[in-house]
Amino acid sequence: MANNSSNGGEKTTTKPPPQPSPLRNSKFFQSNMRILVTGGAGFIGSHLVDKLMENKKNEVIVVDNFFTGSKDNLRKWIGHPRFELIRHDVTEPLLVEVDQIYHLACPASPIFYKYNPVKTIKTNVIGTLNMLGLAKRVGARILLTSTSEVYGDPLVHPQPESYWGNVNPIGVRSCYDEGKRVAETLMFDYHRQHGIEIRIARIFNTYGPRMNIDDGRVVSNFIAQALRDEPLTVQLPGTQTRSFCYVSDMVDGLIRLMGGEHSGPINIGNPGEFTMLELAETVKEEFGLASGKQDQLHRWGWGWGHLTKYGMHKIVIKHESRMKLAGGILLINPEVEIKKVENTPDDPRQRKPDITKAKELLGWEPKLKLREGLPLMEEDFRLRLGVAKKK
Ligand SMILES: NC(=O)c1ccc[n+]([C@@H]2O[C@H](COP(=O)([O-])OP(=O)(O)OC[C@H]3O[C@@H](n4cnc5c(N)ncnc54)[C@H](O)[C@@H]3O)[C@@H](O)[C@H]2O)c1
Ligand SMILES: O=C(O)[C@H]1O[C@H](OP(=O)(O)OP(=O)(O)OC[C@H]2O[C@@H](n3ccc(=O)[nH]c3=O)[C@H](O)[C@@H]2O)[C@H](O)[C@@H](O)[C@@H]1O
Repeated sequence: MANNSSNGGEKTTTKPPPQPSPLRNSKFFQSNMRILVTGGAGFIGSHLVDKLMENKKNEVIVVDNFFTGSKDNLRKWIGHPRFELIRHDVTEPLLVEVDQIYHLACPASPIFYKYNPVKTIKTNVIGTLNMLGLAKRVGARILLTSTSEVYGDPLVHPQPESYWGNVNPIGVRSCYDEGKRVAETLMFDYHRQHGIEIRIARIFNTYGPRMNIDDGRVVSNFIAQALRDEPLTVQLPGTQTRSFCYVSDMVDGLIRLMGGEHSGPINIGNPGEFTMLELAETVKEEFGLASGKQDQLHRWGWGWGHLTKYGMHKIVIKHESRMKLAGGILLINPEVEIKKVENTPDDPRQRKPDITKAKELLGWEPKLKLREGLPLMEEDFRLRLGVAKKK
């Protein structure tokens, strides 16, 4: 059992963990690991479920209130004998028999967590308290998906786990970042006071298929905008940075943390750091031309023009990278624009994980770079947006 906090290396005295559920000793026990995933119908949760279900010894129970998640994310498992889906709000007590709890339930996109801030705090505080109570009753190990937002608008860069953060306790993001900070406190108090086996992951911005379209997070926003030929909305000043981790890397990190010997908190994220303007340029390069809407130009004198019913209409060509000559016709893909828009209060100016601990204690580091991960979202987004890829 893990016996110290990796946050600053302070030793904590712990009691032995509670006895596992008596079901474990039942002669009918099938040596399956019963795993609860709260928030399992959401973006990261559903990918975690996919991975856990690959192991035939796992039984997976998802509880979700479907605030930001959907059954659709889990459709391939509904009806599977090793899978159960329960509509449940974690702010209410839950009675199930499980060996491990991945506690993810909480809206993650700022638009959603600010929608009903009191509910967000309740989810983080009462929800985590309920899941810790469950862990205590059945002797389960519990992993909390905390966040890099516990570092607030960080004054230390990159952020190691020992950094205590720079968080506004009364701002519009506080329901989420202070909520997660209290959730971490509760985890450690249950660990010290009741000997519960805890794991805390501090997740940094994660992206991948199944992110809600229009949920406001930057990667999903930019991809949806590029595919719809809408301007990419870079919130001011555009020089703020984030570090983006592909979801399969994240799931791998979470499973290693749960299976390992270290309580954490441990940063799990990709240290590749980008300004929002750089991200917009990258999305433009990867998706801007893929939208398929093309302009056809015909040679006209020394230049090119549109053939309209009133004759030729000369146009000035600006973006050579967007042109392709085919059968004497010049095909031009429209430039996806970048539009600067107002930001929201307390937006962190920089964020990049120090993942030394994840590397040393979990043997984990991300495999996919941003340019490798972004194209893996295309099919899913096209399908849900109904935007076909042009040949
Ligand atoms: N995606 C990221 O970049 C990121 C970064 C840091 C931390 N996290 C954390 O990871 C977890 C999952 O994030 P995500 O991106 O998959 O978000 P998500 O919004 O897609 O998933 C959250 C899930 O929790 C469910 N939920 C919300 N409140 C609930 C409640 N009271 N009771 C039961 N279910 C509830 C939602 O319906 C949804 O299915 C969250 O705890 C989030 O704080 C995510
Ligand atoms: O990784 C984390 O710890 C946190 O990261 C995100 O929070 P945030 O970084 O604010 O995520 P986004 O909403 O995707 O914003 C990232 C940046 O993009 C900018 N942005 C967002 C949307 C947009 O259309 N344009 C744009 O420039 C924002 O101003 C911000 O600077 C998640 O939404 C949180 O749940 C998570 O806990």
